[in-house]
Amino acid sequence: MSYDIAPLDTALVDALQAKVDGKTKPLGALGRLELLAMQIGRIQQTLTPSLTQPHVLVFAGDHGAAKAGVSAYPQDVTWQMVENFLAGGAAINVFARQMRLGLRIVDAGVAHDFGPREGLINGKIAAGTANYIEQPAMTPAQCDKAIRTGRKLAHSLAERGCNAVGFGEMGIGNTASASLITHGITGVPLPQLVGRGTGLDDAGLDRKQALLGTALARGGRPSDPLDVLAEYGGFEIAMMVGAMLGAAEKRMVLVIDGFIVTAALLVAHAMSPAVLDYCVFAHRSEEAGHRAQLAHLDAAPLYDLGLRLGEGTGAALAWPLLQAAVNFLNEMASFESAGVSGKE
Ligand SMILES: Cc1cc2ncn([C@H]3O[C@H](COP(=O)(O)O)[C@@H](O)[C@H]3O)c2cc1C
Ligand SMILES: O=C(O)c1cccnc1
Repeated sequence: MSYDIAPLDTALVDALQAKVDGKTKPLGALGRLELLAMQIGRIQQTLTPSLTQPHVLVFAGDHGAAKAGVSAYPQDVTWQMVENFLAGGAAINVFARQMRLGLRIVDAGVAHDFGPREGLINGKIAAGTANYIEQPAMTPAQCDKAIRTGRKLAHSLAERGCNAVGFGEMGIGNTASASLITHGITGVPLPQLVGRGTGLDDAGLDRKQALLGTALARGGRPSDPLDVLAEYGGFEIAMMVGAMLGAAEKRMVLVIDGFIVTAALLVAHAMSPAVLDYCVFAHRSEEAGHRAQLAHLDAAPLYDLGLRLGEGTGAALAWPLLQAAVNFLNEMASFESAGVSGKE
């Protein structure tokens, strides 16, 4: 399958730069916000960008490897947290309410029968992946279906007027999956990419390292990004890959959260490099390995609050900065309009 993602062209760069430089401030004084305003202007191909119907998508899925002991928490926490999202009680609910962001929860493959539920998008591929320590996590057909479902979801959000989307995830054991994927895509030695996730102690971290070493010895490092994804992925990660590609096709602004979301982006980027032009990196996660991912993508996150939660919380917290970037570009007076003297 091919993706119709246009790399950002340079048509408006000079005009956007002139508009930014004409605002009543010393040249460059709004720092990263200036780059953000220019990026959003280029994505939307306008000097007057706007952010409409912003959403956070939270993709949930279970991992066969969770039962082997790669997380500090039991697998049931995945479906229990989905219930918490639906009831409005999780961190992402709080932040999405605060920032007035739409929130959609997607069951990409949780090992639980939720039945038809208000507010839950049913994209279930299967009741959790297979255990990649013993066999590939998913079949190529499942991987393909997850990507297609994600892509469609992003397209339908765009059709409803949303032009900015934050990515989040929930899946016990998914930092382990993200480590294997990150190794598969970047080639950075696996031990450097394995972290404490939800808070493993030293013994737990040693166990996780050993289990993932066994998985890698079995599955190896496939050269095709889709094979890496099918070998080690979660359904929530595969569905995010599709949603990212679909969102970039629709020229949406993609707000990237932490370690697991960035693992999905590594795959999307390997498939279609232009997706990166549409991404804003919200924060640097505490999870070991996020730095290596950001370095591979040559990405500079907006902030570092020591977050290691996921759910799209980091993406939601970046929202006021995106809005500020657009607002200053649209609303600030220029030296000319305000009658302020320029630089001598
Ligand atoms: C109560 C709870 C809420 C969460 N919300 C996100 N995560 C985060 O932790 C998980 C990844 O860490 P690991 O790979 O160590 O399992 C993911 O579900 C991620 O979204 C949570 C984890 C827990 C326990
Ligand atoms: O960086 C993240 O997104 C993260 C880190 C630890 C646990 N869950 C998510």
